[in-house]
Amino acid sequence: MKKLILHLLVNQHAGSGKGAKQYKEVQKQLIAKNVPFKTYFTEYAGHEKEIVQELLNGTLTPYKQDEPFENLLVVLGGDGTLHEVVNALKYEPTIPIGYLPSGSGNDFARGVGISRKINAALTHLLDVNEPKPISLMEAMDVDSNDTRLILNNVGVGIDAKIVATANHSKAKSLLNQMKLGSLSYVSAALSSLFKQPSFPLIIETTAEKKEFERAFLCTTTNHPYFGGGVAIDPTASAYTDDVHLIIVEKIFPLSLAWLIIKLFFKQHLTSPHLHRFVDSELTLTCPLAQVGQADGEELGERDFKLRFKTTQHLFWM
Ligand SMILES: Nc1ncnc2c1ncn2[C@@H]1O[C@H](COP(=O)(O)OP(=O)(O)OP(=O)(O)O)[C@@H](O)[C@H]1O
Repeated sequence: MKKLILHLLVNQHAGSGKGAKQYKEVQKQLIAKNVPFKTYFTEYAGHEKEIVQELLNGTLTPYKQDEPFENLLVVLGGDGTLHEVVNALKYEPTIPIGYLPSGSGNDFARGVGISRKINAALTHLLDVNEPKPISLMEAMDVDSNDTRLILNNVGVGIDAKIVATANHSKAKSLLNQMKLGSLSYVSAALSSLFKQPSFPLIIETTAEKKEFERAFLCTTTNHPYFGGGVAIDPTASAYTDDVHLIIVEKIFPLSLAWLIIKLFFKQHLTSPHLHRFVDSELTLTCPLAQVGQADGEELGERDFKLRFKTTQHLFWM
């Protein structure tokens, strides 16, 4: 059994303060269990990258099975904090990451099967003896060649509008405090749903090219969940190399309401208004300005040409 030395990167603000509370519990458990650890609190958005870069100066090293000690980076925060860390380690896929989910949506934890109960997640993390490869999506902006790793999904259209509405909603923080964080996305969805216009889209897979005149939702994912637990593609898996793309066309409000009901019962994939592409590589082009989101971070309103594939990173799970 490897001896772990934990390097906890903690966003105390994640989940509107849930991060701070859960860190206290983790600290208590680690002291009780005699596990050595060091804590690095993020002080501002983007601080994750600086912390990781400092730890790359000798502390964090690629995984080696025979080493008796593991200096393990453990992220305690929401999907946004983990997104920053994963991207800071983009060129170090064999440096394992441990994760203790403390956000409001926690879609990545749901998607890969990490417990959202802090004590269960910590107990499991301490029991693991070797890391597992997880497939993450890699999104490339074709015009600039910029790439970033994606934990959850990239969306253009309604889901990006919902993210923007939820991020700017005063209710999000209140709902988080009431442990009803997922509801902030539901209330944002209800207020955005009928405002979103249709837009044109071109999808290219390795086998075909398809054009849509009236797209409404366009989400790329490689695990089932978005928006705090909604299984947008129940067949997607972070344990395969496939990228899944779901497109829903703009339809009448009653048909949309029926599709949403089906979505909650995971029966939506058979809808004639929904199109699904699964491939190892996919390109989406949205020639007219639309709102976009990547892992809940707003990409602004612009045209998009994005190419997706997957790449693996080791996780301590
Ligand atoms: N000390 C800090 N102050 C402000 N923002 C921070 C701080 N530390 C990290 N951040 C940023 O806050 C953003 C949101 O964090 P995170 O996603 O972890 O929490 P959340 O939004 O509550 O959770 P979820 O994404 O599950 O809803 C991230 O972009 C992260 O970089």
